[in-house]
Amino acid sequence: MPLDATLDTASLSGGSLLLAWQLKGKRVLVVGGGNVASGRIESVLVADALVTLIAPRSGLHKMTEQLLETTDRMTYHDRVFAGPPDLEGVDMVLTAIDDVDTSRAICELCRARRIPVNVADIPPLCDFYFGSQIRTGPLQIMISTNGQSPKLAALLSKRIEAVLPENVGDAVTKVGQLRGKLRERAPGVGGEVGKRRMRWMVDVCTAWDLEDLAMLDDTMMEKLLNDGWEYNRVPRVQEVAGERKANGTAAARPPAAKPANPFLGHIAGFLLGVACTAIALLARRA
Ligand SMILES: C[C@@]1(CC(=O)O)C2=NC(=C\c3[nH]c(c(CCC(=O)O)c3CC(=O)O)Cc3[nH]c(c(CC(=O)O)c3CCC(=O)O)/C=C3\N/C(=C\2)[C@@H](CCC(=O)O)[C@]3(C)CC(=O)O)/[C@H]1CCC(=O)O
Ligand SMILES: NC(=O)c1ccc[n+]([C@@H]2O[C@H](COP(=O)([O-])OP(=O)(O)OC[C@H]3O[C@@H](n4cnc5c(N)ncnc54)[C@H](O)[C@@H]3O)[C@@H](O)[C@H]2O)c1
Repeated sequence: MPLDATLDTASLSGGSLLLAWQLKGKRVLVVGGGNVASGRIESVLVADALVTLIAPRSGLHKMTEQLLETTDRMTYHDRVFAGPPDLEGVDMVLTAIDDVDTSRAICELCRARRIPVNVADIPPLCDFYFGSQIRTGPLQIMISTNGQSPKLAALLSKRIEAVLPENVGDAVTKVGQLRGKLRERAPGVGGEVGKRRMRWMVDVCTAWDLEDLAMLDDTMMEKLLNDGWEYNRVPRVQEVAGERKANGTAAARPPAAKPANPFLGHIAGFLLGVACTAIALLARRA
């Protein structure tokens, strides 16, 4: 923030911290096996967590039954929550059960052990809330109304999803790969090289359209790095894509013709008319 900017202190409260929590290899305990639990399980599996599920087999959601058969990252106990031993070695707890007293008891046990806990649909018993999610490739968007209206969050996420550029997920994937290749070519953390890397990546992302970034392949990335990074410049898409004909990309598209301005058209017609008349008169005199 610039030093002379006015600080809006009123906006510095009343929200929640939005993060992308890294759960890879962490142990998440899910208590309950219904509809809500099945959504929670999906969400944490996407984040590469190791899931322990405690819920009686009767009433287990169909999707959860399928996941138990297909993923080796789930451990299942066909019973109800049994108390403190169930919390040993656990990094996060998610409960989704139809029993408020047990939910409250589990929350207290977690808080005493400083284990972050979400009790589905009981905000005061949540250290963090879930939100409505949009995922396409590595792009993840969460819509949260901070507890005010989960249904509106779900409806808004549909609207946002509908207007996202079609290949935005591919673009993010490809830029991730390009950054990986750049780091191999110019390794090191921080310092001058770090600054130059960041500046160049910012320039590439700003100069290229999402559609063009999405069509980057290994050969194009090499060319972009050879002709761009090595000379501290950002080549144009056409320079990198060459003769390649990609679908609807800037490389394949002829530059879009500007829509004709009817007013300019009339002026041009008038001038052409004047020129023709002048030529005709001059020719007659001659
Ligand atoms: C977004 C989503 C994510 C997910 O759960 O994965 C989510 N709830 C979803 C759906 C949903 N939940 C409810 C309805 C019925 C309509 C309605 O009540 O509005 C619907 C809609 C439906 O069913 O269609 C009932 C409800 N929810 C909460 C309460 C308790 C309360 O408000 O006090 C009550 C009972 C109120 C009562 O008894 O009257 C509380 C929470 N629900 C949250 C998340 C957290 C805040 C999210 C935010 O701030 O935006 C928070 C605070 C805690 C948490 O659970 O993490 C998911 C949509 C996913 C999607 O479709 O994309
Ligand atoms: N499903 C929704 O969209 C929705 C909407 C609003 C509120 N909720 C609330 O979210 C919670 C869960 O919803 P749901 O639809 O998944 O419920 P559900 O009734 O389908 O499932 C509850 C699950 O919890 C298990 N369970 C109950 N006590 C248990 C215990 N002590 N230990 C382990 N497992 C236990 C049951 O066997 C069952 O699998 C409920 O409190 C519900 O009121 C859900």
